[in-house]
Amino acid sequence: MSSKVEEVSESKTIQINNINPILESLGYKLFQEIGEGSFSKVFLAKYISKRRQLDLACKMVDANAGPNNFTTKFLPRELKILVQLKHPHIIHTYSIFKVKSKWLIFMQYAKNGDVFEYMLKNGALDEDLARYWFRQLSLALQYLHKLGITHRDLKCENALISEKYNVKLSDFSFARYTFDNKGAPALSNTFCGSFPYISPEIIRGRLYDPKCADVWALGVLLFIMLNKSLPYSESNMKKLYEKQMKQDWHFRSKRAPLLSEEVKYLVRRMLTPKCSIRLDIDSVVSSDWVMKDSNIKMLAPDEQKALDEAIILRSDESYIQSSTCPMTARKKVKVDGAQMSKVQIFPRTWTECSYSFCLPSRRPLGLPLDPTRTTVIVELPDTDSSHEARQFLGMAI
Ligand SMILES: Nc1ncnc2c1ncn2[C@@H]1O[C@H](COP(=O)(O)OP(=O)(O)OP(=O)(O)O)[C@@H](O)[C@H]1O
Repeated sequence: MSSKVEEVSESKTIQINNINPILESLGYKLFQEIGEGSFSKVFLAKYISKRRQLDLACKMVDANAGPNNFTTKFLPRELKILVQLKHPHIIHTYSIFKVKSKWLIFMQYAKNGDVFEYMLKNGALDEDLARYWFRQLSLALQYLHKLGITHRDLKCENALISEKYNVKLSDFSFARYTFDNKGAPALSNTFCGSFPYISPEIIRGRLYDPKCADVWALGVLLFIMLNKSLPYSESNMKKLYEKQMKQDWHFRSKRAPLLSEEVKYLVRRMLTPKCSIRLDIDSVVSSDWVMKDSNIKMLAPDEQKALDEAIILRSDESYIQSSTCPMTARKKVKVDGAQMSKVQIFPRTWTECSYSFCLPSRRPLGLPLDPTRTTVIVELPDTDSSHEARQFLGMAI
């Protein structure tokens, strides 16, 4: 993945040349494509203001491109969850815009690819690096579970590597809440995830606890980091299930003598077929192997803050309500007497939502959209004229 900023080539400009003028009036600009998902394209992007310049990644999702349940279920959930997340080991979402049918998700740019690519170049990880990255992913997952959110697609490709070689969890396209509209636990029945990481309870096809399935996937991820191979290479679902149930897997013979007993034990306990005796994420985080490095025994202040915030938020009634309110809800807000109904904004709770727009107005254009602030979702006017966009935002903010 190249980190050099290039103007987009002729062929790539087709879909972004209509959007760039609108974005530029807000300080954002799209550059070359750096990745592609099932229904998305990811571009290198920049945010430029008088105060700062940031390299970003922009995931462009066409709401009309996917199947019906993608547009009505998975995408709205992903957007709602993205704006709620704030954790040092999760790719941060700065701003989300909607232009016509396209959603533009501006997020932190991971300069050094993902863990899968890293292993292709560098081989299996030594235990110290594996522990360092695994701990970061585990803390990210612990934070999600405390918020009542499950990721459901943990894999090496979704563990992105930042400029400073820290790992950040990304891709929340399968994520969902683990509670219902009364805050009570809710199980899953969707068959989702990536094949090698799928747990036996998902294969079984009944209701399953998605948090428990996340721990399984994280166990597979740890196995892969240590071995550069899969615990199960079966492509037949029935055989895979049988092997999973018998715990029929082995560390690679070349790697096994190099690995500590603590890490072998941890992998075994995460790949335990029975959910009720599989470790939960709290036990993973405090496992002997993770705790072995005295430098990272304690949570750093930003890790602790995120965890504390998640616990407080999960107990907040308005958080539960905002997570279940429909995505199409529009909040009408008045700024200096001007009614704005075109703005959709989904920060952590509705309370914050009204707060951020009830700040004294006549703030410089773009301030509520500044990526250093709470993520906002703004639906831009259906136009490709930057003048009209500016006029709209000038009126709105
Ligand atoms: N924040 C980011 N920084 C750098 N590269 C990224 C970032 N987010 C995504 N990418 C790149 O873009 C690719 C596509 O990402 P995206 O999350 O859209 O889909 P995916 O996970 O590959 O697929 P799917 O849509 O099937 O889940 C990734 O594989 C990655 O290489």
